[in-house]
Amino acid sequence: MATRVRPGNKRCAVIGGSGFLGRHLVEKLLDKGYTVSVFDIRQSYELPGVTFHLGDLCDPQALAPALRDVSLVFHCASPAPGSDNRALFETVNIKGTRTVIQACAEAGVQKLVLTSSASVVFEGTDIKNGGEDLPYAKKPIDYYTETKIEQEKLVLAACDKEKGFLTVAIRPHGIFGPRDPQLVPILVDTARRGKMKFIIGDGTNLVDFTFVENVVHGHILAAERLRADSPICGKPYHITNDEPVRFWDFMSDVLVGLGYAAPRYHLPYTLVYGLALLLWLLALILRPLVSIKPTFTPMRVALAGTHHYYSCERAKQDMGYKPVVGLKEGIARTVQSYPHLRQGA
Ligand SMILES: NC(=O)C1=CN([C@@H]2O[C@H](COP(=O)(O)OP(=O)(O)OC[C@H]3O[C@@H](n4cnc5c(N)ncnc54)[C@H](OP(=O)(O)O)[C@@H]3O)[C@@H](O)[C@H]2O)C=CC1
Ligand SMILES: CC(C)CCC[C@@H](C)[C@H]1CC[C@H]2C3=C(CC[C@]12C)[C@@]1(C)CCC(=O)C[C@@H]1CC3
Repeated sequence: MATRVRPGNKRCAVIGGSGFLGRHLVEKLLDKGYTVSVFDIRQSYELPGVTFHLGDLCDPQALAPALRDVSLVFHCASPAPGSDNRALFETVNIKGTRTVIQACAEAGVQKLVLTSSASVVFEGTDIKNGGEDLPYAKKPIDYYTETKIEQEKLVLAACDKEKGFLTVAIRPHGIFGPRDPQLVPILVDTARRGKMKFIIGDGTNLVDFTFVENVVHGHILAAERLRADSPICGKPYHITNDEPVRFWDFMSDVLVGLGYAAPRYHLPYTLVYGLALLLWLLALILRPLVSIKPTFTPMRVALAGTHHYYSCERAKQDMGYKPVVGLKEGIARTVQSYPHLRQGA
């Protein structure tokens, strides 16, 4: 076990710092005077004040140099949620997170902030203003969610005030913003292929979409409030925009902002879900022969057709959280940041 790094030093590490959320987090940490060590499987940018360490987080030897002299670690690496590679999710999110915890202990790290997901309590049915006391999903909707649950449990259980190792989990939902590689690009791709004409269900279901800077704000607040006498030790926190919105209004605002038509025709939820399930099964059976990548997976249909929004009351109370960018402004800034995805570009 290494000696503890001086508490409060402004050196931190961001595991997954090359990704969408990770890079926004790194930029804000630099603004706030931190020096940052990024650990990621790839390097996607260069910035003064940032040192990159490339490697797989499942490899303790590769991780160790990135955690040297660091008192605070953010862990926001994960395989892309859209993948259906169960073995990869298990290796990276479960086994890899054990490795991260062990490597933190060996490096004398004092605080670990995990990016979890509000989806850890989602089973594909309505959640309205769900609090952190909801049980973990017994039937998670996919391997991503299944392994995010185990990952969160591991990190929260590792919180040990006696040993001076404090942990907290941030549960964002539907992160969007400039450079997001999935939500807007998938939406635009679907629109360009003429498949964004339909609304699944009656279109009134409310969902949380969270602007990336609010997610970053929640992470940094949690890190700075994480002390042995704080109520946040070993707990999960929902971080949202605190403005649930109709799923289909959000999609329409983004699409219309980029010059595409908003979806108009309604399809019954159960019909679309059933078809998505059939297609998923077919893709599974035919996988040895041909690779089929359906746009409307059961997971996406469940996310698009149910209410699922979460209370961030606990984050407000325990860490003084308040969103820093409203939904309307977040959408405007996001739309503006994708000139290459505009209709006709
Ligand atoms: N986006 C969203 O709406 C939400 C995301 N989250 C969570 O937020 C976190 C960040 O998500 P987001 O920024 O969107 O994801 P990204 O895919 O943009 O970022 C994740 C980064 O981790 C890297 N990575 C993956 N596997 C490994 C590995 N084995 N070792 C080292 N690095 C690795 C990725 O590399 P590569 O790209 O090459 O795989 C990528 O650079 C994740 O934990 C995700 O579960 C939670 C709720 C909602
Ligand atoms: C084709 C359309 C019906 C849907 C297009 C948009 C979707 C790609 C996104 C809408 C909600 C998003 C979402 C996530 C990924 C992108 C969406 C499905 C997550 C699964 C990302 C990881 C999480 O932890 C939870 C997110 C929930 C919302």
